[in-house]
Amino acid sequence: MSHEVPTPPTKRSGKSSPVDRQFSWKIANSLLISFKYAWQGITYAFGTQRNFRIHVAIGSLAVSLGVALSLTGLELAIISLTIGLVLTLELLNTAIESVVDLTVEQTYHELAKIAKDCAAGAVMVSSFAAITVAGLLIIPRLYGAIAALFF
Ligand SMILES: Nc1ncnc2c1ncn2[C@@H]1O[C@H](COP(=O)(O)OP(=O)(O)OP(=O)(O)O)[C@@H](O)[C@H]1O
Repeated sequence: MSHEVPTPPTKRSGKSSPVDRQFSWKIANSLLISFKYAWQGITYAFGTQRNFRIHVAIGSLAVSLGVALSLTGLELAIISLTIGLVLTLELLNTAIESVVDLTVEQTYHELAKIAKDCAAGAVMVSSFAAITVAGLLIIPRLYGAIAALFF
């Protein structure tokens, strides 16, 4: 797959960075521009990573269920934190995959395999933790709500 590579800016504009990152193609000079690039990363992951979309959907469902079942603020905060952890690790997994592909391109390398497998493993561990937390907090309330409907 070919990617169109944008032309680098001829001259860096704005304030200089406290650390001269000479190998950086471009440095975001303002908070707003940093947010813009961060958002581009999130939309890239959402558009290209099926697992990221699945986690966003499950996370939204868990929070909605939590609100509907009147979970306490602390319980909702714990669920939100675990979902945030999964999504954060998904983004890091995508970043690591990109750096590995950039480094080794389409060649097999045992270290590339380790990097990608460990990054994917980190997502899996956090997903299991999120399922456990959501299950412990939501399922008893859901069971109680369903039971109250019939008995
Ligand atoms: N260059 C490589 N050298 C060795 N093994 C590789 C290489 N690229 C990918 N792999 C192996 O293939 C697996 C899948 O790699 P890929 O880049 O497709 O990740 P992915 O399927 O997008 O992962 P995820 O589902 O976590 O996003 C990796 O976990 C790794 O075991």
